Amino acid sequence: MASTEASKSGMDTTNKQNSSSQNHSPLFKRSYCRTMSGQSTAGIIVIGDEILKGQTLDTNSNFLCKKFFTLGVKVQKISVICDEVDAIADEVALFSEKFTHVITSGGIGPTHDDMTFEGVAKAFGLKTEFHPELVERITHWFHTTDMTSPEMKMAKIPETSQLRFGIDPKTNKPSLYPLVSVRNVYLFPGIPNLLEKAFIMLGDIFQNPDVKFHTDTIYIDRDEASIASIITDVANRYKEDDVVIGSYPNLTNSYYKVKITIESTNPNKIQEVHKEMTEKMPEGSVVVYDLDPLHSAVQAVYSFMENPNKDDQFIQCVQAAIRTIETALEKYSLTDICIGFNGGKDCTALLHLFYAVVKKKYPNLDLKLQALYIRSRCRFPEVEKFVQLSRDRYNMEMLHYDGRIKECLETMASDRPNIKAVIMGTRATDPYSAHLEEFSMTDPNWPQVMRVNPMLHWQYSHVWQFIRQLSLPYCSLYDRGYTSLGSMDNTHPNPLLQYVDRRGVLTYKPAYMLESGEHERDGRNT
Ligand SMILES: Cc1cc2nc3c(=O)[nH]c(=O)nc-3n(C[C@H](O)[C@H](O)[C@H](O)COP(=O)(O)O)c2cc1C
Ligand SMILES: Nc1ncnc2c1ncn2[C@@H]1O[C@H](COP(=O)(O)OP(=O)(O)OP(=O)(O)O)[C@@H](O)[C@H]1O
Ligand SMILES: [Co+2]
Ligand SMILES: [K+]
Ligand SMILES: [Mg+2]
Repeated sequence: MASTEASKSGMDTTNKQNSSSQNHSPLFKRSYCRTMSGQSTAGIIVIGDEILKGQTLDTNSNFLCKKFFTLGVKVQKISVICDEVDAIADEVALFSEKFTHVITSGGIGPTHDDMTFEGVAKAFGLKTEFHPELVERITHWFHTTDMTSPEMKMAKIPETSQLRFGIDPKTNKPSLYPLVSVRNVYLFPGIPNLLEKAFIMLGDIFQNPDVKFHTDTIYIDRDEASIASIITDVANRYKEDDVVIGSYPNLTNSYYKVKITIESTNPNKIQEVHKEMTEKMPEGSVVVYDLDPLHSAVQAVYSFMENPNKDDQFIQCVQAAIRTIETALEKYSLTDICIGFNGGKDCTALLHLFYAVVKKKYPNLDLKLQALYIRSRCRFPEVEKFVQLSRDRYNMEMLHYDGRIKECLETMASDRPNIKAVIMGTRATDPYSAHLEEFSMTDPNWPQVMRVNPMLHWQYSHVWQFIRQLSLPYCSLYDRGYTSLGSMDNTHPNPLLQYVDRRGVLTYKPAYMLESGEHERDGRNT
């Protein structure tokens, strides 16, 4: 898990406070993160008992780190402290010496436990005093001139403070409330919405014009330990070169085991390191992985349409599916269609196709895709979790029903009479499905709805080829040897994927490695 980004390289930061603080202990001068030349730094102090008690999850520091990264500023430390004047004063004094910019989050409200103004004042040996401009604004907003009122407490700030009014990018008007700063310390509100708004309005003041970080990522399908020496070798070779390399193992991703990041202010160096790193990796270990397949969905899906290869069965199947979905969207309005989505592999591929076709036809659509999910009594928690993640990822409206499929369809027919068609991931090789066509009404003794089957002639292998080629997230059970999912009481991993690993433990290969699609349901009792 070693990474050079945390190495004690001893390089000096360009922090102006640092270089001018001769009369401080060596502690203040040492920099513990590797910084690149010309770089400015930041430290974040999150203030609040509620965070230390675990009652509130701090998201502000993560927001700030992302923003600073794009501004070319290296965040070197995040500290979470309690609502106490001395704790705030000590930390602010320390951070102010060490970093170019210091952000505090929280503790600037009207109640007794808000004491960031006092703490920051104390850090610099300053008093707090009423700032006339703030007093005026607070008088105006809260209709009070009472200098002892809780609201007025928010106008009592460290002497020498600066007020900054940002420009609201939406209205192009100056913000109503200012950001208070003292020296290099900026006092942000703790409420995430307000902090984010204030930062977006004022973030430019932190922009480091000399530095732009460039990043690149390489994904490797090998255990980290087996490639650690390669990473270390390359990192060492470029240590003096303004390049920072990180290595991050991932135990659950279906596509890679280690993510290697390369950062530099020099894009050419990144290319050089990328080339060297990939060349040194074991053959076949570098994976092409798209972290955000939804972003490129339309382009990736419709590139299949441009492929003229008439002999490639897979390409033909994908093209047919796209055409069937397009036809469905001509026959039915989007509000009358839902996708049958139960977290299985077939509907996972289908959902992405459906999303891309809809997005292509209606690029600026606000409407949510509708999905039907009928939950069995004995459902896998992994499936449930995946369905929820998919709902959020694809921004779907889920129509949930619990119970038997036929009865639930009856309920849906009365609840949602508008739904006239369900797009399904059924394939001709599924039980009782050989007779189906792309458009088949449900059987006569079933609630009547049009079944749309875009993937009817796909083979088992095509489903995985599509999912994996596009880096689509899929239910984790498939990586544990399940090849088709029913419910927990009738579904097991596929025996054909079984093997005994090096430690003698019975294990299953992932579903995409099953070669004979006709054995897809060998792990199922029904
Ligand atoms: C929207 C929808 C419509 C269905 N219509 C029919 C039908 O008309 N006739 C039928 O026998 N089964 C129908 N089914 C049931 C499916 O054929 C199948 O049994 C079910 O999806 C379970 O599949 P599995 O055994 O592969 O898990 C329907 C299922 C859904 C979700
Ligand atoms: N409980 C359900 N709720 C909603 N739609 C369903 C449900 N069961 C099946 N479907 C629809 O029927 C299709 C075929 O079901 P099937 O179980 O074969 O595929 P899958 O679940 O997507 O994948 P797998 O074959 O790996 O289980 C699904 O893709 C989905 O569109
Ligand atoms: Co299936
Ligand atoms: K690491
Ligand atoms: Mg299934």
